[in-house]
Amino acid sequence: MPLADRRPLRIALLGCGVVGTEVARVLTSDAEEFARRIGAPVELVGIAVRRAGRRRDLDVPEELFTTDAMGLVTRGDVDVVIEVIGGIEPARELILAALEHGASVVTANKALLAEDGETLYEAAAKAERDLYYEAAVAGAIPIVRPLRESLAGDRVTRVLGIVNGTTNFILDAMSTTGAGFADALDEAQRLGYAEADPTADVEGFDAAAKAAILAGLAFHTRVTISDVHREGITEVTAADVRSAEEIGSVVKLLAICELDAEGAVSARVHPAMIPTSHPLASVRGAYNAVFVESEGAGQLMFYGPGAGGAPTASAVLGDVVTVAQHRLAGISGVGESAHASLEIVPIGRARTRYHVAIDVDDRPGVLSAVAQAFAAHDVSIKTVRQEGHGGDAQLVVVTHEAEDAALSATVADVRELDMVRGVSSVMRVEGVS
Ligand SMILES: NC(=O)c1ccc[n+]([C@@H]2O[C@H](COP(=O)([O-])OP(=O)(O)OC[C@H]3O[C@@H](n4cnc5c(N)ncnc54)[C@H](O)[C@@H]3O)[C@@H](O)[C@H]2O)c1
Ligand SMILES: N[C@@H](CCO)C(=O)O
Ligand code: NA
Repeated sequence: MPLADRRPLRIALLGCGVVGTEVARVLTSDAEEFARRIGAPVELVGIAVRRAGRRRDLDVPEELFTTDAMGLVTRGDVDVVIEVIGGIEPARELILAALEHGASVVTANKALLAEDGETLYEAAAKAERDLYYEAAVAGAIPIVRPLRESLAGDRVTRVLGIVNGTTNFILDAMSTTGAGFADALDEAQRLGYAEADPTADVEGFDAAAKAAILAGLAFHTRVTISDVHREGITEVTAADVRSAEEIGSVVKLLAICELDAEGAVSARVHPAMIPTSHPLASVRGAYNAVFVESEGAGQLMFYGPGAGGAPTASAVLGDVVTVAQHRLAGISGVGESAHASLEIVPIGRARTRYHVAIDVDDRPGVLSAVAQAFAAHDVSIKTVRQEGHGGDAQLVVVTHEAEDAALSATVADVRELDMVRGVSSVMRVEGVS
């Protein structure tokens, strides 16, 4: 049967912001190419928006826009719903209604997946429909599908990445141009990288949601955002950036998902110093990169644009093609894989290295008092150096690998020492072998 005579696949788009606008633009301008890739014509049947009548930089018929998102997903003849509204509600109830009414779902919504992926997966399985979300982690970079499908026959042991474009853009600007935090954030917002509420980016919630998704996929275990230790970049100071430079490192916001020695899952997001020789150190601007280590494959690295309208739309549309092909074939693709149900450990049990800057009195005995506090908690010191003199004296300690709880206890004791005026910076050091 000629393509044009086949029943069109009907697509509904929820949300027409930074990502939705690009999705609608490409779907409509490249409709013939999509028809060939999918094997049937595609028809955009509606675009749900919050406010009607707004001028949009988009060449689609005005009658496609509706403020009735629920009406659109429940009309009964929609094959694929693309959710790019973001946030928990109404996105969750719209996705659930879409699945119940027979549509497959493509979403970019990491916040929702990390909060309540379980409910979405269960609804998709019950409806025998697809739930695809490549855009939810690291924008355009294919990382969800490699973990869900390509590496399904391997054992992943560690995922380490820069998964938030906004914070990488800000930290990069702070360290290369000396830009201030607020100006760099304004620019990231203007470029369409930031979340609707940029607190989600700078406080690490967005990266933590992505870490939860990555850990769940990597370790076949349900991981939610509440399982992920989270620290953002708002406390990173120009002094931290300079200290990192002094040890040949840069500051990056990292997401780290790993199996510990007992085979339990640890997932954390925090700023960390990494050596400039490490490949993640050269990830600039809003780019993302994800390292995956697995037993069979060894080390894999995924790199590319992690945010922005067109890159994110690329990931969304890749999923649209796949789920549309599944609809035509009458099948559904991969669902949740959480059978391993591994233990998830708190941050106290994570092991890494630390950079600790301590403001001290420039007096004999201070070095040994500080060293004793570290030794008392079994935290071994790799290097220590003194910066400044007199009232400006600072001891900068870099440790060997230690348990997070032991380091916290050490820092608490160091703060109590007579000759210590304060601990001005504690930052983990990653990517050192
Ligand atoms: N911007 C990026 O770089 C990027 C990258 C990856 C993933 N994402 C994710 O994609 C999703 C969308 O992000 P965005 O940057 O396009 O956000 P955005 O704020 O630009 O767009 C969201 C749109 O949804 C609309 N909306 C809100 N409530 C609605 C409702 N009830 N019905 C219809 N429309 C409604 C808003 O008016 C807005 O236009 C989010 O889940 C986000 O986390 C964004
Ligand atoms: N706000 C997110 C968008 C991509 O998920 C970021 O900056 O990475
Ligand atoms: Na992706």
